[in-house]
Amino acid sequence: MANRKEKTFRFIIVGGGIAGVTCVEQLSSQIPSADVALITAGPHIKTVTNYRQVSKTLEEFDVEEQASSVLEEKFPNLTVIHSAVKSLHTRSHSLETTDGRVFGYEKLCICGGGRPKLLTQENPYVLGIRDTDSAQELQKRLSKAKRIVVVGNGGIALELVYEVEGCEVIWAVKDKAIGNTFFDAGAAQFLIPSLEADKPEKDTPCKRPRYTTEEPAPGGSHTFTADRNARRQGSSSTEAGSALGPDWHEGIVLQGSEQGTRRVSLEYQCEVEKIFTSEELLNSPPQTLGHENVGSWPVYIKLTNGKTFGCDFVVSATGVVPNTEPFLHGNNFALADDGGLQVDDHMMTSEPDVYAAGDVCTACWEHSPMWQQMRLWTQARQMGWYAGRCMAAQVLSEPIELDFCFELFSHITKFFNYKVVLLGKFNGQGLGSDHELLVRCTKGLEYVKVVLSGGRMVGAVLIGETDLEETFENLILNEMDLTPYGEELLNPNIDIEDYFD
Ligand SMILES: Cc1cc2nc3c(=O)[nH]c(=O)nc-3n(C[C@H](O)[C@H](O)[C@H](O)COP(=O)(O)OP(=O)(O)OC[C@H]3O[C@@H](n4cnc5c(N)ncnc54)[C@H](O)[C@@H]3O)c2cc1C
Ligand SMILES: NC(=O)C1=CN([C@@H]2O[C@H](COP(=O)(O)OP(=O)(O)OC[C@H]3O[C@@H](n4cnc5c(N)ncnc54)[C@H](O)[C@@H]3O)[C@@H](O)[C@H]2O)C=CC1
Repeated sequence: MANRKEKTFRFIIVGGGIAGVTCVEQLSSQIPSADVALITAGPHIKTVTNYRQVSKTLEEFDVEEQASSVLEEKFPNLTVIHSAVKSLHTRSHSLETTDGRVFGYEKLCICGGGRPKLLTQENPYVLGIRDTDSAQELQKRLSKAKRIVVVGNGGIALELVYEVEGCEVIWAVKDKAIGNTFFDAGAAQFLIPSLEADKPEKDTPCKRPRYTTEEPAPGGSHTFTADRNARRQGSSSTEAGSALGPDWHEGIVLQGSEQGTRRVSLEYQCEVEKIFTSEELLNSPPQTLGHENVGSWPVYIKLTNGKTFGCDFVVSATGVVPNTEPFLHGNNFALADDGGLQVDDHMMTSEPDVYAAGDVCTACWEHSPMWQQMRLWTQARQMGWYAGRCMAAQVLSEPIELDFCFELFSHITKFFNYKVVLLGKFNGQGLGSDHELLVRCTKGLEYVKVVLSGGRMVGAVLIGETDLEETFENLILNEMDLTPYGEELLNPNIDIEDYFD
């Protein structure tokens, strides 16, 4: 490294997202006298606001983009450096930023987040969504669009297809049902009618102890239309500079070039075979054209079910990859299969004095049987907070144990305007055939699924205002044998809270 160290900090945190900022806050509160630097590529930082502990492990909060000065005012020993880290030299405990400055550290925490794992990097008609800029780009392009194709079946796709208005949406999913990263075919079937017109239905609860679902035929497709004006009261407004948060789509107008109705066509069990420009399509064999008019769209997408769709652009909602590149060269980090920096139960990477938290890392300690990593706000906050505590504990020579939040996976979110709570092994992850499901479903109102293994509750999916999250969380944590209760567990006529008091 040619440049001299400008300054050595006791702690450097890289990344001004939820993980990095929470880590800074934790460290600065625990050791107020320590010199802390936050190095972040973006002009703003993300902070947690309106934090609410819903139950032992469930938490809800908003995410706001703020000026970094807010954090510096709160913590006088904090220096925020707005620059990107270009390289890291773990042996000399130093890093270099893109503006040529070099900083030393005693302890470092990498919270560089992730970036969209795009179908292709080169095509200007393929968009990913990550931050405020990419969300605004989507809004701009959408305002002129008549048809878009959304590829992917996780959080972003679920939110997008529900929110987009005035533009035809072709939604291509590789699976047999929608939302595969969050729930199964039963829950998907419960949610699907929300893509159609809103018809309030008040069915009596129907218990379905064994669960059956209708699956679409391979390569099958469905079209759903809905009049969003009937569903929504008032319309969303654009707030300049609003942050991407759990309700990121509420701050932007996801309106296509046409007015009124929403139309989503689902293409099941297919992947992307090829993405063409109109010129490339002109030169390709005629059978790939299908029913599309050559030249009428800027981009064409051929799916593995043989269908080709022209569209204004493609949204690649196909997951994230950890942002590790600037940190790897010349160092010896152990990487996980998903590309994340491996961290142990003290959030330490394989390099001395280097910690990591949030989307950039992969939790490689032996997990509690009820916990798994998912790249979410909640886990970014929990990991950042715990990494800060671990760094402080090491400096202060204090013992520290893995935090309780890693005992049970829990997530609260909203899909298709329903509250969704996921607990533990909500999809029977890793349980093979060694589990049983109990399901209660009231169309349009609630969907409750419980995963039982050896008579004990190990996971749950709660959609709608079920009010069951705390009781189920307790049942999972207590590992109570529920065999005597059998299917009564989900009997809607029993107040389950009283039952277990
Ligand atoms: C559209 C969208 C909606 C989402 N909705 C939800 C939701 O509803 N609920 C939920 O739980 N999760 C949601 N998530 C997931 C959630 O956003 C992430 O899990 C979380 O933001 C990860 O936080 P992080 O701090 O690890 O990373 P990030 O928020 O990505 O922050 C990384 C930071 O590192 C900085 N950085 C990167 N590289 C460098 C470098 N070389 N040098 C310096 N700085 C660098 C970046 O500028 C940024 O400030 C959503 C994600 C997206 C994209
Ligand atoms: N409400 C919430 O909790 C939300 C959470 N998020 C989080 O934000 C991050 C990014 O979201 P997503 O991009 O939706 O990621 P994701 O991980 O949730 O889903 C990715 C989806 O893309 C599919 N996929 C991957 N490669 C593909 C390919 N080549 N072709 C077709 N499909 C492919 C996967 O099967 C999966 O369905 C995730 O960590 C997600 O958990 C995002 C939005 C909402």
